[in-house]
Amino acid sequence: MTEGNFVDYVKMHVSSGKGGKGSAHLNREKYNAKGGPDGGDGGRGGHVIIKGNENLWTLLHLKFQRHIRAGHGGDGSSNRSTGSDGEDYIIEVPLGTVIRDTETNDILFEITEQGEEKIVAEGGKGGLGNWHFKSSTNQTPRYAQPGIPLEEKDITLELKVLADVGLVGFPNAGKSTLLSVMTAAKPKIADYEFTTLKPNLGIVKYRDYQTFVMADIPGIIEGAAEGKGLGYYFLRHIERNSVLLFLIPADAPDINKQYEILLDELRRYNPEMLDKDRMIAVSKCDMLDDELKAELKQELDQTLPIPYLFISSVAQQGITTLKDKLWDMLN
Ligand SMILES: Nc1nc2c(ncn2[C@@H]2O[C@H](COP(=O)(O)OP(=O)(O)OP(=O)(O)O)[C@@H](O)[C@H]2O)c(=O)[nH]1
Repeated sequence: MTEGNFVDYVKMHVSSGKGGKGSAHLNREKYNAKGGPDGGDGGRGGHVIIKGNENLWTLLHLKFQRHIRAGHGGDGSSNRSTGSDGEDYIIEVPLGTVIRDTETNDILFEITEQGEEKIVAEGGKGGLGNWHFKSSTNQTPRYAQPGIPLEEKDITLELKVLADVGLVGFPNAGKSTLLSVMTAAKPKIADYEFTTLKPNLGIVKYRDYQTFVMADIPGIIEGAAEGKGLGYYFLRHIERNSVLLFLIPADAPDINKQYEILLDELRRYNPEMLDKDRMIAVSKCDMLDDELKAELKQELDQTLPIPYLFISSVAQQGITTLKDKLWDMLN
């Protein structure tokens, strides 16, 4: 994963290959038993195919691919030889990519599995050569089928799973710092048409082989109008099995109250947000000595309605446990 702009939707024009023409060739060699019509079939036009790749996390690699064209089928020729099939064009996408018809906005399909392939523009069938049309009444048909024309359309690819874990917290809670210690790769997000707010997002590596995406969700708490727009745009994309991680600093005057305020903001913003699993990370706990921590723990055990844990990004405390807990909640 390289750094760069994060893109979660891309528009492009796709066209399949047209089918090759059937041949209307007539063999005129005198003593050839196979004389007569011997025109071969046209080859199939290439498909445009969308394929799931679990190692991709963004649509960035497609950002500048405005026109996709699969290869045309070759024409049939003499001696019943069939034209070659046009080359398929395979577009690889991250899992969770939704493909829409741009014109109608209808969802065509969604790619959810590694290696899954769906044809988005079907290659035209090749036309039949003239020998197929030989009959008792017409020994030398001069007719062969044309290939089926290509199919073209405008499509929009949209990445639905933008984050598995959404970070919620007031400014200064330590969201950026936590992201920076938890994540292995940080694709920068930019180029949003409607706002200058940039959500912070990272890929968390979990026990060598697993990964999940963690992102802060800007604009919910800040309340700026354009921020709300962006927040909505992102939240819309968060899958149902995702988790909300509330980040509240250990030195907050009343952790329980801060949690309630954040929760209320979310509720007013979009009640569906409350359907997600939630956990609290009490951040910056390096600021507490053991005694204070024990006191706070006793209090929180009694008051907080959801699971919580202490973390410190700076002192790297509780980070592995946090990953374990999040992973358990996600799976
Ligand atoms: N002591 C201590 N300070 C921390 C820790 N994590 C973050 N901070 C400090 O808290 C301040 C805010 O941290 P950020 O990570 O920028 O917080 P944020 O939530 O991303 O803030 P916004 O970008 O304003 O939303 C910074 O001065 C950090 O250095 C921590 O684990 N311990």
